[in-house]
Amino acid sequence: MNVLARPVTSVGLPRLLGKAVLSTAAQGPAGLGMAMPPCFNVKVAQAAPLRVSQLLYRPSAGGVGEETMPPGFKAEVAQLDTFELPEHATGSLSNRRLGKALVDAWRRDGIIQIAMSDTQRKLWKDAKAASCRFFRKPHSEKAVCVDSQSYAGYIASGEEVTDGIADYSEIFTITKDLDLSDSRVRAKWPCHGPCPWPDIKMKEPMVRYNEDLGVQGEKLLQLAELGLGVSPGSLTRYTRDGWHHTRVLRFPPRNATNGKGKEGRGIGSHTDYGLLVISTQDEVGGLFIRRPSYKERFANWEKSAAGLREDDDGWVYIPPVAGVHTVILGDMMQYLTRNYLTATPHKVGLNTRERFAFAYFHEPSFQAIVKPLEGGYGGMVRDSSGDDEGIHYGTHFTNMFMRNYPDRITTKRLLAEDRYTLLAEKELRTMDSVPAF
Ligand SMILES: O=C(O)CCC(=O)C(=O)O
Ligand SMILES: [Fe+2]
Repeated sequence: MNVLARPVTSVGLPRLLGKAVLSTAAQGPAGLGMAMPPCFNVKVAQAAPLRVSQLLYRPSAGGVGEETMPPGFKAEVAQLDTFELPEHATGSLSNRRLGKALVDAWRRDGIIQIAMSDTQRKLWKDAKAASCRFFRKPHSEKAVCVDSQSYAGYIASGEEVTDGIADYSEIFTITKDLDLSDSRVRAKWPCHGPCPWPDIKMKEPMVRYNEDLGVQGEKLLQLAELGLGVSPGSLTRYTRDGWHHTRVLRFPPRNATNGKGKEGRGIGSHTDYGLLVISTQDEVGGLFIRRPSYKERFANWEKSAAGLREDDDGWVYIPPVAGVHTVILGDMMQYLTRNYLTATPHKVGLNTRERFAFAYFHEPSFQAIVKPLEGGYGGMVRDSSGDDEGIHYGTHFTNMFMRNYPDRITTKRLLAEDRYTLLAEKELRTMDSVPAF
């Protein structure tokens, strides 16, 4: 069988051996000469060039990219669809098809890849260089990058806790960078405060990188609205002044952690909190996800999904592909769609080399009360009954960060100053005061 004889599109990708045929075959990077139908925005994963025959006849155990899987893990190796986002999301037929293809891919695989433009590759390169420079600094210089009001800043290897167990990733978290004069900071709103940047060399590339992902995040939400068949604005109404944040991550090589004699781990199994997680990883490898499954229903906002199926079978390894961001879904997307789309459980293993990655979280406003969508395809949503009290995103975020960083100065101050009770105040639960832009 020759795959080249077969038109490959992003919608209804031919699936062989139970997997989507990568768009590699569609674009034909090696000049395979296959024209893609104009309305299908599928692009090829740039790195790890795959021979078509490898895709067709890949044995069920193992796959392309397996060589980068951290030692000690056994998992299926994903071969994912890569999508190219349009300049602007409109309601055009091609955008609607793309939106549907994204939703289908999330429902099937739990994760998608989106191609980076040349500009985005440069943004990632600069931001990654800044992150490497920062993590190379002596511990004493990094450790002072902490703020007692926000959760932004440095998290040392071993400081983060997932399901009661230390993670050995080293992190710089970027939350909304608010001046001390900001009224929300002065009013002591939980998690609101400045970002303790080490220097301008770190700040500038990170801000540029995040601004770009803010644009991509909005576009993805608009396409998801089209793909879900809900009215425009159903998702983006929540992201006005969204509580977007980023985790800049360094994973030490295994056996080089302070795991007190044990090997230590990267990040334990978890789901993230908001709408979308747009990630970028270097060439080392370490990310695993679980596919959506009815049998594994969970609701992280009700009962912690941390540690979920950590040691079970059924994990899927996401090998690094140069020139792509991956996008998984968070808790709020699951709640909004009443499980039609589900938050993607994931974990990170430590590899033989250090690994750098970024996770950008595209979130509702801190003040938003998220409610299930009305309308939509696929029996996703029952008629509006008005009985859903909704989830206050700011409370969910605060709960998650307090749980992950029980000993951090920010958690201690939050509790000592009784800031948590403010989350019940009307002002923190309305978008009326949220600026238009
Ligand atoms: O390292 C990665 O690829 C993912 C990191 C992650 O899951 C997180 O920061 O929440
Ligand atoms: Fe995560």
